[in-house]
Amino acid sequence: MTAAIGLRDVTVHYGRTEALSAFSIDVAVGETVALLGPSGSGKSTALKAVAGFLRPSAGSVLLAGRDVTHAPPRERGIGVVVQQYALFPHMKVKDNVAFGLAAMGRADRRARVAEVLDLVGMAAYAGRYPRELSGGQQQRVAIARALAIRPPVLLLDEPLSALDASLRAEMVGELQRLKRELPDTAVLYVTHDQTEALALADRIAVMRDARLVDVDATEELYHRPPSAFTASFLGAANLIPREGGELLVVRPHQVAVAAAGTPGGRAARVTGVQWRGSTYRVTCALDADGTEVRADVASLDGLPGVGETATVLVPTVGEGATVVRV
Ligand SMILES: Nc1ncnc2c1ncn2[C@@H]1O[C@H](COP(=O)(O)OP(=O)(O)OP(=O)(O)O)[C@@H](O)[C@H]1O
Repeated sequence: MTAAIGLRDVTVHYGRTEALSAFSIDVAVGETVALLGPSGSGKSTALKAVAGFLRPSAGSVLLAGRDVTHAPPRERGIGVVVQQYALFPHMKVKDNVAFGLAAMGRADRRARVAEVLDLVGMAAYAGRYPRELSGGQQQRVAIARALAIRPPVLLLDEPLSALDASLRAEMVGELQRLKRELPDTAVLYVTHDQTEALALADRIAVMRDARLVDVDATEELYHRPPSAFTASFLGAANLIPREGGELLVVRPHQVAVAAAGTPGGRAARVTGVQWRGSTYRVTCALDADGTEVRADVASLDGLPGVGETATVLVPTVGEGATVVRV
């Protein structure tokens, strides 16, 4: 089937900076793909190339198989939501949502506005001004506005980054529900937050320095990361050297810390402890080569303190660790 979105070797320059380098990806009808990567890796640039907000210096952008590389944004029929909700402050919620629907008759427009406000749980706020809404509510309205034209493609650029942590978690739930209600909408979701990517994406594309590093189904990429970069970026994995230039990939929750001299582990020294709410993150340096290993443990009872010697217990490949080559 023809992909809803196709980027083919898209390269983008800002002056002399190459912000995107021969980047290719497909998003299928109904699929959500997250672009995940550190700040400045080119995620927003890729999204802007799809939206038509910038002109690639090479490559092409396809929507449902149609080459739109040189088409202006308004001809692409895409819904876009960016970090700062960017609602018109002098317009009521319903008028903000109706903004892109000028070509529709009045009754149809009113019905459509009601439908999408209902979809995002904001029907009761149609007559308010943006300043009378919380950040999360404003972002819901921005999503409703993007969905009002019933776009086959929805682009979300860090839509939750302006919200506080608890609201972000709630909005992830909202977006999951929205996805279920719009099963044919293709979503490209830009984030540097791996929890959002893991919760929402069918596939994740990991980016670094303007390039695609790895792309795969979300669970596959998490459990079997093909590269050291993806392993450490997705799931904050520990990378522990093995013989033959391989690295053992071990998540912090898989590591245990015990008293010095405990058999079956590696000698180490505790270098730090951070309380993280439900767990403590204990950081150790291995005696053998100084490798830093992070462990998430439920309790510090009986564990060596900072500066003391310890034993680090990591699972083997059969016990849940994976291996990447470098
Ligand atoms: N308008 C611009 N002019 C010049 N350089 C830019 C412009 N926009 C982005 N860049 C540069 O292009 C590169 C990629 O930027 P981009 O915004 O795509 O990154 P990102 O992965 O989305 O980052 P973030 O997570 O911080 O938003 C960066 O080096 C950035 O500094």
